[in-house]
Amino acid sequence: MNILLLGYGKMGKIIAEIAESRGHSIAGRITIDNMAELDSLAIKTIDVAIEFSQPEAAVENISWAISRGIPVVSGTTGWLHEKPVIEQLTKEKNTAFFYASNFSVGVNIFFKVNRFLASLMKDQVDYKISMEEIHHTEKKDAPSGTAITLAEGILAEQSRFQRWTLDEGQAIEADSLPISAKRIDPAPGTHTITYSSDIDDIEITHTAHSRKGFAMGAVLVSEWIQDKKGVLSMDDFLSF
Ligand SMILES: NC(=O)C1=CN([C@@H]2O[C@H](COP(=O)(O)OP(=O)(O)OC[C@H]3O[C@@H](n4cnc5c(N)ncnc54)[C@H](OP(=O)(O)O)[C@@H]3O)[C@@H](O)[C@H]2O)C=CC1
Ligand SMILES: O=C(O)C1=N[C@H](C(=O)O)C[C@H](O)C1
Repeated sequence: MNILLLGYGKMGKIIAEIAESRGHSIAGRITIDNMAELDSLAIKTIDVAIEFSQPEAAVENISWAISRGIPVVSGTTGWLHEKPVIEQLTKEKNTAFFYASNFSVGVNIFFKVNRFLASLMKDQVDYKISMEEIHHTEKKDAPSGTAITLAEGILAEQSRFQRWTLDEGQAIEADSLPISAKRIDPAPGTHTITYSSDIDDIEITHTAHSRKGFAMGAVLVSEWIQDKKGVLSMDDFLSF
């Protein structure tokens, strides 16, 4: 595959390494400083754009590629309120758009474990539920996209919650799931859900040891998406 990297920071660099080690070529490495290079690319030679940039840049980057018929694999977090626009554009252009808040296989298994635990704990009202995510200090958004996906899994199973709230030390209403976000270097990403009662605690944690799982997932998905059209997710890729 010939891969266009939209965003070439911490993730883009590891993705390039893994992609090249699997025999793929890199059509372009786009950062905020060299966006003009997009104008000189041979669009027809690009098989996929992998987009890991920044919340405020994601929609423009993804729209640029989708409107040229280039399939996009995106992992940028913090922009999802605008996802319907991209989904509509994907249909209009008859191409493919794949989004995941987390591309690691381990986290996607953890998503399932989280939802199963939330369903088991449905009637256990003596347990207080909370979430904590820890990431490196360069992370721009809070809570993490992964934490939001985990929260959505809990909200789907626990009728006591109407929404989640970022815990910044304020009082949080009983119908809101509190999420605390800590920024500590060099944490690539740790997520913990705690059910706590006077009698005992139940805690599940996923700890990423590096960014390799995220980057490998994005490359594998890019290979898989080559013969696909439409809006796709990790559930489609992993056949969960
Ligand atoms: N879904 C997943 O599995 C994962 C998702 N992420 C998410 O991916 C995103 C990127 O993470 P990370 O690589 O760590 O971040 P970095 O800050 O290291 O890199 C971001 C890159 O995007 C570039 N950029 C900024 N604005 C634009 C723009 N307008 N167009 C093109 N490129 C731009 C930056 O350019 P410059 O260098 O010039 O500033 C930089 O190269 C984040 O949203 C993060 O939350 C991260 C890990 C896993
Ligand atoms: O910014 C990061 O680093 C990460 N972002 C994603 C998120 O917001 O969930 C995935 C991973 O946790 C690393």
